[in-house]
Amino acid sequence: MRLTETPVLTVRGLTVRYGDGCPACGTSLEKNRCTACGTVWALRNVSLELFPGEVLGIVGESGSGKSTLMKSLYFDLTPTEGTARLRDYRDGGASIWEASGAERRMIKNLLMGMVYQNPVLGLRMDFSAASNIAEKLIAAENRNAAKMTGRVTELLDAVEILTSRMGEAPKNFSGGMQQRVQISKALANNPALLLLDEVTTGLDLSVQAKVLDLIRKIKARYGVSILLVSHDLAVIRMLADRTIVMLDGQIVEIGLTDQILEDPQHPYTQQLVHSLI
Ligand SMILES: Nc1ncnc2c1ncn2[C@@H]1O[C@H](COP(=O)(O)OP(=O)(O)OP(=O)(O)O)[C@@H](O)[C@H]1O
Repeated sequence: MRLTETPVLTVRGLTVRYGDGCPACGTSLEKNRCTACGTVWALRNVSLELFPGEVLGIVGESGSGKSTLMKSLYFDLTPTEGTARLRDYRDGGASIWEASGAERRMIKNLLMGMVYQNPVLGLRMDFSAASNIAEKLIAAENRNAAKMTGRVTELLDAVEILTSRMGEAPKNFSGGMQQRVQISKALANNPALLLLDEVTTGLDLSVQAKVLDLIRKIKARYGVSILLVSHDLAVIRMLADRTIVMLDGQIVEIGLTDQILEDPQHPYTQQLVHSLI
């Protein structure tokens, strides 16, 4: 992790609101919902930086806004306010949310990769594992079949899937294998940023441990920066250099993961940490 370098990702003032809002919203929120007008503030004024080679964990209970953050970054929803700058998009000079449709496709194909909790969202289940990865390579203008086969083989090897199975469809794979294919697809074009949204949730504990171990190896091998969302502090503890704690759409604590675990400041973080012991 290199905290002195230019961040790979800088988010400022990200707000996602469902509803029109009202003058009372500032004082009448019950959790993230305004009792006066019913508007839900899924994210409120969220700012963060992700540095080169860093794993930044985002932890919080259900409804705290974690998925909304990931969806906003991957253009799955349009934020109400805020900016997100990627170091590699227009040299950090413009927010990705101002990008055109073609630029957004380029950003998703070349600059970031996404791994969803539900592999159905990230994979074509009926296509072969190899085709899933090749689709990403083709989207990045690769045309040379031999080179693409080489890259597919390298990626499947990196996620420890036997290349003898690359012709099989992910629907025939176990949950852990599907996540591995998703990870290899997300890495296809060497993005600087990987978004991991609850990637081990729902997997058996032993499979979870293997996927987490794989993510650690991937980070070491490719030097990719990772934004890792999980409701499970144990997962965050295993992987994240720094951690952001979210509650009701807001950041309530941010710091080095070790520090947060040893000396949590916010009552909610204290509760989370104590539940780990
Ligand atoms: N379309 C919508 N309309 C209204 N409220 C919404 C909508 N989508 C999400 N929300 C609300 O936004 C808040 C944040 O949801 P989000 O899915 O980001 O939380 P989360 O932390 O990812 O939770 P989980 O771990 O359960 O997925 C929640 O209160 C949710 O009910």
